[in-house]
Amino acid sequence: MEYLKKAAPQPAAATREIRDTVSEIVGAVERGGLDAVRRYSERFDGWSPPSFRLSDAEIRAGVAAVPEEVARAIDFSLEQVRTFARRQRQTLTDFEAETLPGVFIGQKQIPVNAVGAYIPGGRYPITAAPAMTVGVPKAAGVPRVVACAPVQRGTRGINPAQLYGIVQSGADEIYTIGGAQAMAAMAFGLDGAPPLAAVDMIVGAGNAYVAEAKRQLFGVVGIDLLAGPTEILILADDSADPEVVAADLLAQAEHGVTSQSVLVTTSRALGEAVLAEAGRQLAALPTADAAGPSWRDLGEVILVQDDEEMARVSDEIASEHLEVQTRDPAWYLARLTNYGSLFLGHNATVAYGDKGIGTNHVLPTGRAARYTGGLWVGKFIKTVTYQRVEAAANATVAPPFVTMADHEGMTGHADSMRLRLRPT
Ligand SMILES: NC(=O)c1ccc[n+]([C@@H]2O[C@H](COP(=O)([O-])OP(=O)(O)OC[C@H]3O[C@@H](n4cnc5c(N)ncnc54)[C@H](O)[C@@H]3O)[C@@H](O)[C@H]2O)c1
Ligand SMILES: N[C@H](CO)Cc1c[nH]c[nH+]1
Ligand SMILES: [Zn+2]
Repeated sequence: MEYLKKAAPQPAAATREIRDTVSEIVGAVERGGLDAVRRYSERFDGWSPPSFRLSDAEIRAGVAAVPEEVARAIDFSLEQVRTFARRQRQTLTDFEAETLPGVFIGQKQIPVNAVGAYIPGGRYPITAAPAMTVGVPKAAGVPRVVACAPVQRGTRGINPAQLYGIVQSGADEIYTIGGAQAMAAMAFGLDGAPPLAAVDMIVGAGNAYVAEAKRQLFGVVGIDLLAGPTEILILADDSADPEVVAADLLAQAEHGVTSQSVLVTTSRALGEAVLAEAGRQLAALPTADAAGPSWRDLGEVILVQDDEEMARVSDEIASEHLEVQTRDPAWYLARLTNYGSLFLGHNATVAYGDKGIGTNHVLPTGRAARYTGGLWVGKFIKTVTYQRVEAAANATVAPPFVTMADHEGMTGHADSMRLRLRPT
C-alpha cells in the first residue's frame, strides 16, 4: 500500500466547548421549557416569534414561494425514498413459532409512537432531508412526526423548499426552532399554547451542537445514529474515468472542511490522473469553496496491489459512502462488509443517494459503519417479542428453569415457576 496523497490527522469530533454549551442548553430547556427555548433562539438565531409552531396559514404562505420545477423535483425524490422504505418495511414481519409442544414464541413490529425530526439549515439548505427523516418514519407507520428546522438566516421562516419537503413528507407539527434547543424541546416537550408534547425518538443530521445534543439526550429519548461530517471512499481500477472520480470526491468535499474524500486504486496511472484532475476542477470553481481546503487537508489517494487488498483497506476505513468504479462491481458487493451505503458501477454516484434515489442519506460516519447501517424504516419500528404457554407445556419448561433459579439462589423466580406446576 502506497500513499499518492496523504490526509492530515482528523480534528477531534466534539470539543469541550460544544459539550459544555449543549449541556447548558439541554439542562435549561429541561428546567425552563419554552422560556429557555426562546432565550437561546433569540441568542443564536435572532428569532422570537409569538409561536414557534407554524400555523396552516404560515405553512401555505411559506410553500407558495417554491418554484414549480423545484417542487416537482422534491416530489420525485420523496416518491423514490418512500417507495424503497415501503419495500424495506415488507421485510420486517410478525411471526409466531411453536418451539416446543404448547410453547408459542412470537415477534411483532410496532412503530414508535412519536418521532422528532431535525431538518438542518446551513449554507446548503438540503431539500432531500425531510424525505429522509420525516417521510421514512411516516412510511414506517409512526402516527406522530414533529419537524423542527431553524429560521433561515436573513428571513422570517424555514427555507421554503425545505418547508415544502416537510409538508409533503407528512409532518404532523412543524416548529421553527434550531440547534440543541430544538432537540431538547422535542425530547422534553414544551408547555405553551399549543404545547409541544414530548416525542419518543429524535433523528436527523445537523451541526456539531445538534449532534452533541442528540448524544446527550440519548436515554431520555431514542436516537437514530450519530451522523457526523460526510465522507466518501471510491474504489477504482483503470476502467474508471479520472474526471468522474475527481468530481465525485470533490462533491462530498463541498460539505465542509471536516469532510474526508479518499480514493483507493489498483492503478497508479488512474491515481495520478485523478490528482491532476481534482486540481484542475478546483481551480475552475467560481468561488473559494469548502471543497478546496477539505480536499487539500483530508483528501487521500492510496495505491494497492489488487482487488483483495482494495477490499481489505475499504473494510478498514468503513466509509459512510462507498463507490465501486471497477470492472467487476458484483465481486465487491459480495466481498465488502463495512460501509454505510454502496454505489456500484460507473453510473451510480453518491450525489444520487444524497438527493433521494431511494436509499437514506443519513448514514454512519467516523467508522461507525463497522457496527451499524444508516437510517432506515426499521429504525422507527420496535421488533418486540411475546410468549404464550399452554398448561401442558409447564411440565416441560418449568423443571429445568426451576433448577437454574434454585442453583442461583433466586427463590422468587423459582417460586414463580413452581406455581405453574400446581394441578388445576
Ligand atoms: N449528514 C447529513 O445528512 C447532513 C445533511 C445536511 C446538513 N448536514 C450538516 O448540517 C449542518 C448545517 O449547519 P448549520 O449550523 O448551518 O445548521 P443547523 O441547522 O445544523 O444548526 C443551526 C443551529 O445551530 C445553533 N447554533 C449555531 N451556533 C451556535 C453556538 N455558537 N452555540 C450553540 N448553538 C449554536 C443555532 O441554534 C442554530 O439554530 C452542517 O454541519 C452540515 O454538514 C449534514
Ligand atoms: N452527503 C450528505 C450526507 O449523506 C447528504 C447530502 C444531501 N445533499 C447533499 N448531501
Ligand atoms: Zn452530500
